[in-house]
Amino acid sequence: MSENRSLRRVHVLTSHILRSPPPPPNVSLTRDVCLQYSPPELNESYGFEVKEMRKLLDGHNLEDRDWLYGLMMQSNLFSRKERGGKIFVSPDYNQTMEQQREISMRRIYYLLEKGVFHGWLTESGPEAELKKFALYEVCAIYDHSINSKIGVHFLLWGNAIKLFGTKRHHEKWLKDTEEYLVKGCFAMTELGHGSNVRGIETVTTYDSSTEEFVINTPCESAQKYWIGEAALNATHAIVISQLNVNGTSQGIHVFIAQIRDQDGNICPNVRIADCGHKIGLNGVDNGRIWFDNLRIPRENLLNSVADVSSDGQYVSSIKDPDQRFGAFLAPLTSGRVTIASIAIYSAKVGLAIAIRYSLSRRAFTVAANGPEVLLLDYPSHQRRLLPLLAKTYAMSFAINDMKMKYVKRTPETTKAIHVVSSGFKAVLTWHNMRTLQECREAVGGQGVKTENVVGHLKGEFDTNVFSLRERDLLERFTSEVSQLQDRGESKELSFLLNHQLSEELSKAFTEKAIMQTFLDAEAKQPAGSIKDVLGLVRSMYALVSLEEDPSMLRYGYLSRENVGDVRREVSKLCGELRPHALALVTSFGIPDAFLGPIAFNWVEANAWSSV
Ligand SMILES: CCCCCCCCCCCCC/C=C/C(=O)SCCNC(=O)CCNC(=O)[C@H](O)C(C)(C)COP(=O)(O)OP(=O)(O)OC[C@H]1O[C@@H](n2cnc3c(N)ncnc32)[C@H](O)[C@@H]1OP(=O)(O)O
Ligand SMILES: Cc1cc2nc3c(=O)[nH]c(=O)nc-3n(C[C@H](O)[C@H](O)[C@H](O)COP(=O)(O)OP(=O)(O)OC[C@H]3O[C@@H](n4cnc5c(N)ncnc54)[C@H](O)[C@@H]3O)c2cc1C
Repeated sequence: MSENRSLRRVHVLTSHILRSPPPPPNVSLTRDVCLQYSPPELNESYGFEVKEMRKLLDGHNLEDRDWLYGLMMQSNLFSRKERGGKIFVSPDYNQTMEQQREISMRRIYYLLEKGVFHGWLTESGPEAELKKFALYEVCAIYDHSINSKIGVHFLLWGNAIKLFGTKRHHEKWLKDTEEYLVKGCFAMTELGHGSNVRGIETVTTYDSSTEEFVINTPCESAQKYWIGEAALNATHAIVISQLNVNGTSQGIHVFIAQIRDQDGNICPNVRIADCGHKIGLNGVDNGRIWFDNLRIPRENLLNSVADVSSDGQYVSSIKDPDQRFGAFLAPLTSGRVTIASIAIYSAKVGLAIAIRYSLSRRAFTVAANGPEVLLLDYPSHQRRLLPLLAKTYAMSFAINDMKMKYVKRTPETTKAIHVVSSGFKAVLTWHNMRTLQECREAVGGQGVKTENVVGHLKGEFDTNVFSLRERDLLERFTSEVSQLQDRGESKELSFLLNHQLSEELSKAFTEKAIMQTFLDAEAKQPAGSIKDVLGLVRSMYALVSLEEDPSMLRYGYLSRENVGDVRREVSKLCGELRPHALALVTSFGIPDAFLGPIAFNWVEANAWSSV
């Protein structure tokens, strides 16, 4: 780059940064005066109505959300602490595993007593399910252990009974589950098989002489493993097992087994061990379960998909074993939609903290005796956070659209919802992990401090060109697979050998779906400041998605020249989004108490007076 050109760039950069809002009149930043905290609200203005934008982002049940935020903020059970003149609520992760497990259960009983879970299983329909999603998302903003525990109890144990059970099961189990008179767990995974559900080894055999099912763990690899709530709390388990009737295996089926009595004693013919300390989610008591020919009544087969008559005849409404297997996996879809949604709320917490902090934290001057510069006035800092903010907006619209489709699902749409929600679960959780990592680093040392939330969240969470790209990758994938099959390879091996193309195709498909929902949400907006800002955010999402995808260059969807243009355009968009950063994160609608002290007066929060 010629010297003139580089000088010009330095000049542009400096003049841009020098536009950084000067410190408020009462604070000088020269060497001889201590730095004072200046809230971002003093220097930043809102270019749109944040309450309206929040309605767009949350999508539904705002009042229910605020009600639950309030319940948590008012109780000492949620580790309330005063820092820098504000109240914050966040779990104390310094507690032992045993303490975290105990306080998590007490928090759940508090929410139960306040009526938070009312209707979660005994009410049906889109409104009831959307309210459940909203309250679930608020729980996840506070702590993933709570949301895992209630997820397992309601979305897995409870949903399995709702989906696979029939009237007798609904009447016997749903209300007791909703009131925690029964504590459920979901025993699908085994030591030897997790992703591959078809391969699980627990076998349940029908004994027509006693009209009972006998559940057995034939070998060590068949022990149920990672089962949330099993180590200490669960009284009953959904057991996913191979079914054997008259010597014929009928594949995966779903049973109810009691594993503890009401006094918490483990039932005969059941063995339970603890999975032990984890890198996160230590409020969840994950356990391991062995069944030693445990006998359960015939009625404990959840028989909406298939049944066994008293004399041992197997009957099923779904003839195709593959489709029957797919039907048994349905509860996982609600989990995938939930996990994808809570990933985006987790990213929102990280970004709200990191962007607010970077609108008050200053570092280095760029002009002699000039003021230190706000972190978010550095183009490099904008580049780190604002593309992630745009992606979080895009994915908010996408997951809200998915939730609407899920609560209005029909037999005809379940397959598509399964496929898209699987893509969303992967892409949105990867986005969250990347966002939390970037946010943790963007706040410097403060990101390592547990009370500032953003660092710890990661450990807790760990578990148009768009259309062209998708269409072309699909054509490439099918052609590569066909060529291998023409050479005599099996379909399965041909797929495996093209795993990279299939991963690129899945990502392209999911990103196109996200882009489309963003465009739909934006199109519904009347002309005005919100529509204008959404246009900027959508452009940032589109361009940064293209820029980050190597297949764009690999397959020639973008030329080298285009790639340079895209990079320059993203940088330009960072500058255009910078003035809206505070309003965009305020629109998340997350109460201050659920963020971290560094999002506010981090000087006072660390003053000697607060020690
Ligand atoms: C998703 C996580 C659940 C969490 C839930 C609760 C939310 C709370 C959040 C916090 C909870 C934390 C606690 C964690 C709990 C757990 O981890 S529970 C256990 C979770 N386990 C899994 O997710 C197992 C993942 N594996 C599978 O789902 C299946 O094995 C598979 C990979 C999808 C199946 O693979 P395969 O054997 O190759 O069969 P396929 O050919 O893919 O499928 C056969 C047909 O069935 C259709 N199908 C599959 N799944 C579904 C579904 N969910 N809904 C509808 N249809 C489905 C599939 O499309 C096939 O049909 P065709 O396409 O017509 O051939
Ligand atoms: C905190 C926690 C709570 C849990 N709660 C429950 C619960 O309540 N109930 C329950 O049943 N389970 C629960 N699980 C288990 C969870 O569902 C499994 O861990 C998950 O399904 C993955 O199975 P796995 O661990 O056996 O990994 P594996 O299936 O062995 O996979 C290991 C790795 O290989 C990859 N992989 C697998 N198959 C393929 C393939 N064909 N091609 C390419 N890559 C592949 C996977 O993506 C993964 O990265 C929990 C797990 C954790 C960590």
